[in-house]
Amino acid sequence: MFDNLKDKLGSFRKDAEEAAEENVEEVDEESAETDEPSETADGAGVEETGVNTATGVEAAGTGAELESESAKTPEPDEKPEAVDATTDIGDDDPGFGHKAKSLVTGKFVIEEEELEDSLHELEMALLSSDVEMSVADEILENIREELVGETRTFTTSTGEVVEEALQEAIRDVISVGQFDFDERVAVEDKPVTIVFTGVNGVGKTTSIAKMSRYFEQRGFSAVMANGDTYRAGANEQIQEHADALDTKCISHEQGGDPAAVLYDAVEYAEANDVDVVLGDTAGRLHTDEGLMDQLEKIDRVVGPDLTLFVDEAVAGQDAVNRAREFNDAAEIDGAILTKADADSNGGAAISVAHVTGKPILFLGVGQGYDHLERFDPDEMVERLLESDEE
Ligand SMILES: Nc1nc2c(ncn2[C@@H]2O[C@H](COP(=O)(O)OP(=O)(O)OP(=O)(O)O)[C@@H](O)[C@H]2O)c(=O)[nH]1
Repeated sequence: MFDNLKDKLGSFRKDAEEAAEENVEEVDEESAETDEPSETADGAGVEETGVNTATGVEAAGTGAELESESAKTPEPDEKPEAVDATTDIGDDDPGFGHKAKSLVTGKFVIEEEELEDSLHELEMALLSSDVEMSVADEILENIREELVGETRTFTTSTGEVVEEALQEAIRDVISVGQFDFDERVAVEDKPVTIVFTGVNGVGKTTSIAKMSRYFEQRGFSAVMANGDTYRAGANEQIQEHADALDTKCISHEQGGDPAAVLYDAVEYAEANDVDVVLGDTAGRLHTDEGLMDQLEKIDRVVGPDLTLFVDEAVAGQDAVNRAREFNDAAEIDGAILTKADADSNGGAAISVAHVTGKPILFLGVGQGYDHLERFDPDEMVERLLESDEE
């Protein structure tokens, strides 16, 4: 899953680490501690960074802030290790000598221009992985903020600094809007009505079946409702899943009113103490006004507790655009990205939450009923950055 993206992030990490390593600019700890304006090399570097990274308006302020932060950073408990490390390093090795000095001084600064090539490569890589342009920009901006001009204790290696920056930058864009889905369902009045929207063939019906299994495993009963009265064969398709899962399914004749089907399902749930109503809808495009009207009617008639947008991760940028359009047309509460198991790019997984402001809640990771994963931003970040551990 997401192998291309993993490789690209791995390359950036390596490039950025190398660039940072080669260009590490030592900060004289003594002068940092005095916090004097005469702290030329360090101060100038930081101030310059402030101009490049911030909007420019508060450049001087940012520089001053970083300066005083750098004066505060010395960690007494990290020094013995740093000083020890210098004792067995030969004086005649320039590389080691450089590091040794840094170890003694304990800090380094990474300048923006040293990272520009790597950042440019990363931007190209993200875009070619179908990451939305605005999301790629945000990731780069986050990395700059995290990395450039930072003064760190050298006991945190450049590798770790780069890795942390990358983690933070990605976590920031993919964790938008996250909420505790299980908790939300647990506290809502029953039945909880969940409506699934999205275009044809992306795995909506399969996701509803998976959700039924998901709820059953958490002690909630569910009823399915086929609001896709438009497509021939839709009743049979969802009924097959219902039979396989031993779940009740409510459906009407093809061509019937989808809102009426969902209304009946809610009534059934109320009469039978069923906890969750899972409502399928016809695959529609945002441009299809008739079908969008149906969604509005469903909204009016049953007032769903949650509307989940379903699309396939493999659709990449198309899925991102559709998520935005659906959210604009009929506000969604979250998304399910199916077929993540077949997606090597990961662009949709990275972009959907940031673009819609609504979280990705689940990933479909196969065709089986158990192939549904709760989307966890921390796990996702780990997964994306793990391949380059060697
Ligand atoms: N590999 C993989 N296949 C999936 C996943 N989710 C769904 N599929 C497959 O995608 C195909 C389409 O799924 P459906 O559930 O029929 O799609 P749909 O959106 O309901 O389609 P319509 O009913 O036409 O709107 C099926 O063959 C599913 O088995 C997934 O997470 N991974």
